[in-house]
Amino acid sequence: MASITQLVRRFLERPGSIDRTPFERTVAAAATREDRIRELDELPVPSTDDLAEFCAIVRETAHRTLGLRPYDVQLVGTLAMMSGNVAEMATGEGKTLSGAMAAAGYALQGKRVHVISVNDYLAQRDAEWMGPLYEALGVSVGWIGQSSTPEERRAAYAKDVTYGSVSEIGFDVLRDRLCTDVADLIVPTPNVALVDEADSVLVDEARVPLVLAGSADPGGSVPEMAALVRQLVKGYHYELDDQARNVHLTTKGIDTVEQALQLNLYDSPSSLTEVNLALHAHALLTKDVDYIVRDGKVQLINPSRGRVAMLQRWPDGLQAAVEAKEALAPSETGEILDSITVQGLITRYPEKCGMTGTAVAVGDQLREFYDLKVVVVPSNRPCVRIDEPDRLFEYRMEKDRALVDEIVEVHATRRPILIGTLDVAESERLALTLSGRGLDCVVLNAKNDAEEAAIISGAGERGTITVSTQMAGRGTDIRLGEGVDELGGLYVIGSGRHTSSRLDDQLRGRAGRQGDPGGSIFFVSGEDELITHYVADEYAKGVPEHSLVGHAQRVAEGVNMEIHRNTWRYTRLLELHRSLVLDLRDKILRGRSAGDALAAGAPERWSELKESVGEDLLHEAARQIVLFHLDRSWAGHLADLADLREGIHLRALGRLSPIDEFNKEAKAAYQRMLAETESLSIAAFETAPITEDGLDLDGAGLKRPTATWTYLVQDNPFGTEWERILNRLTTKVRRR
Ligand SMILES: Nc1ncnc2c1ncn2[C@@H]1O[C@H](COP(=O)(O)OP(=O)(O)OP(=O)(O)O)[C@@H](O)[C@H]1O
Repeated sequence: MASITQLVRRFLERPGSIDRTPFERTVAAAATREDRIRELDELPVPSTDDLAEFCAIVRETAHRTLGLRPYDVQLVGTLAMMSGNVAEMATGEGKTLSGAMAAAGYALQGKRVHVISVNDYLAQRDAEWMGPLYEALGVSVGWIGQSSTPEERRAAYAKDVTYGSVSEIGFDVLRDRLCTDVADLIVPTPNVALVDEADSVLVDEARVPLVLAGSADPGGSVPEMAALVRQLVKGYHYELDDQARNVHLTTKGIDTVEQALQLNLYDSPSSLTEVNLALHAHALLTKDVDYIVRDGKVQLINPSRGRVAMLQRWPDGLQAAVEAKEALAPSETGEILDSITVQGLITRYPEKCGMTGTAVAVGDQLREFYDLKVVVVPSNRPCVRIDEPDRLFEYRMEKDRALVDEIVEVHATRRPILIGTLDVAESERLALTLSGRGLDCVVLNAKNDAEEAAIISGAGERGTITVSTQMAGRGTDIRLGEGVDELGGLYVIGSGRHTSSRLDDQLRGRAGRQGDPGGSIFFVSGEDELITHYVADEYAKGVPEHSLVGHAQRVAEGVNMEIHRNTWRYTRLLELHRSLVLDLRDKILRGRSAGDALAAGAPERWSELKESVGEDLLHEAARQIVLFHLDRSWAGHLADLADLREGIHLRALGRLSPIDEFNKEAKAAYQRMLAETESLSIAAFETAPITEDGLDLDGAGLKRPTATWTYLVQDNPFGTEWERILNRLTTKVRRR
C-alpha cells in the first residue's frame, strides 16, 4: 500500500498521473545485480518474467553495444511503458533509448511491436541507432519511410520491432484493405504500439483521417469565384465569428455576389457552396500561417508542429478553392476508397504505450480515448532552467518592440537565443526587424525544415540567434557551445503563448536539458489570438493578467477536447462496422466463403461452371467478384455516411438527438450495404465471363481503380457541423 507521504507527494506533484514507486523499486533491485552481470563475458538474453534481472541485463547490454549506460530514470520509463502506460519524460532525457528497451521487452515476450515515430527521419535514425542493442538482445528491427518499396516494407514489418511514422503505417494498413491476393499483403497483425510524442499523435492528430483514394478526375477549379471574393470587404460584405472559425456573407455581400454572378444564390446550391468555399479560403486561411506555396503547390502547415504536413490536404472543394486563390493548377481528386483516423489506427493495437515530454496535461484525454495512464518520470539531473514569468502588454506593437529590445540586450552578452514564433510569417517578419537592428539570425520554419538538424545543432553556440516556428518534433540536441554555461545557457524566448501549454513547455524544454543551465520567457499581448479568440469577454481593455493566459489555454484545450469527443462519437459505430467488414474480407481473401455464398445464391450457374472450368478456378473468380463489390459498397457506404452526418444536425432542431439518429440510420445503412454486396455479387456472377483462363475482370465490369494515392485530410478547420449549420441558418434568417 502506498504510504501517506507517497500519496501526498503524488497529489502535490502531478494530479492525474499514477504512482511510479513499483517501477522505482524494480530498478533499485536491478542495481543490486549489476556487479554480477558486469562480470559476465557473454550476456544472456533476458526474460521479462523477472523484471529486475531484465533491467540489469538490458542496462549492461546497452552500455556495451551503444556506449550509453541507461540512467535509473530511463529504466523507470521503460518499465512504465512495458506496463502499458505513457511515460512523461522531459526533453533530452533519452526517450529513444528508454523506448527501445521497452520495445525489446515486448518483443522478448513474442509480441510484434510498432514504434510509431514522429517522422521518417527519426524512424530510420532511431532504428539504426538502437540497432546494436536490439541485435545483442536477439530482437530483429526494421524501419519504413515514404520511399520504401513494397518489398522493403514487407521485410521491415516481418521484424520483431518496426519503426515508422503514423502516416506510413496507416497508409500501409489502408492499402492492405484493398488487396485481392494474400501474397500482396504487407502488414502482419501487430500486437503493440509504442507511440513517440504520444500527446501530439494520440490527441492533437487523433482526429486527422488518413485517406486512400482512387480513380482520378481532374479537380474543379474556381478562379472566378476566387477573383470575386477577393473584392469583398470584411465587416461589410462578410463577417467572421468570434473565434474566426466561421465566415459568412452579409446581406450586402449576398447582393454583391448575386449581381456579379447574375443568379440567385439560394436557387443555386452549387454556386452557394463554391462561394462559401472561396470565402473560407480567402478569409480564414492565410498564406504562411496555415499553408505555404512551394513548387507550385499548396502545402499545409501542421498547426501543432509548425512543419509542412506532407501529403496532407483539405477536403477536396476547399483544397481547390485555396489553389484557385493562389492561382495554382488544381490538384487531383477522386473517390475515397477507405479512410482511417489516427485514433482508429492506434485502437487496433491490443496493447499500447507511449512517451512524450508533455503527457499530464492531456491525461484525461489519454484515459478517455485510449484507456492509457500517465507515469511521470523525474529528470535524471534536476532542471535548473529559470522560467521567468510572462511579459505582458496591452498592444501587440508594444510587445513586438519589447521583444526585439530584449533580443538586442541579451545578444550583447553573446548568450545564444532561440526565439519561438507562432507562424512562418511572424518568423520572417522578426528576422527582417532584427536585421534592421543590425543582428544576423538563422530562421527555421516550415519552408526550410530539411536543414533543421544542422540549424538546431548550431543553436547553442555563443552569439547565435535562431528564430524558429513551433517544432514539437524532437530530434536534434541543442548542445551548448564553449563558455555558454557561464552566460546562463540557452535563452528561449516565446513571441506568444500557444493555444496549448504543452507546446509552450516543449519550446521551453529546448533549454536546460540534462541539468544544463538555461532560461525561458514568453511575451504576450492583449491583441494575441489566444486572448482575442478565447477570452475576449473576460479581457476588457487593459494588460492581460497572468491567470487569464492560463484560462485562455484551458478554454482552447476544452474546445479541442469537445471536438475530439464529438468526432469520436460519430466514428465509433463506423469503426465497429469497419472491423466487421475487414474480418469478413479477410475470410473471403483467405478462404472459400465467397464461392460458398455464390454457390448458394446462384446454384445452377455454379454447377454449370463447375463442370466447365473446375472448382478451384471458380472459387478464385467468386473471390474476385465478391471482394470487388464489397469494396465498392464500402466506399459508397462511407460517402453516404458523410452526407448523413453533414445533414444530421437539422434533425436536432426537430428535437431528436443527432447522435442517436445518426447511429440508427448508420446501422440501417450498414445492413443495406451488406445486402447490396450480396445481390450485386450474385448478379455479377450470373453474367460474368468465366472461362478456363479465369474471370475476365474488364469484361465483367469489375475493374478496380488503376491508380490509388493516399493523403491526410486536415481536420475540419471551420468548426463542427453544428456551428456550420447554425451559421447557414443565420445567414438565411438575416437575409429575410
Ligand atoms: N544513458 C545515457 N547516458 C548518456 N547519454 C545519454 C543516455 N541516454 C541518452 N543519452 C543522450 O541524450 C541525448 C538525448 O537523447 P534523446 O534524443 O533520446 O532524448 P529525448 O528524450 O528524445 O529528447 P527530445 O524529446 O528533446 O528529443 C542524446 O544525445 C543521447 O545520446
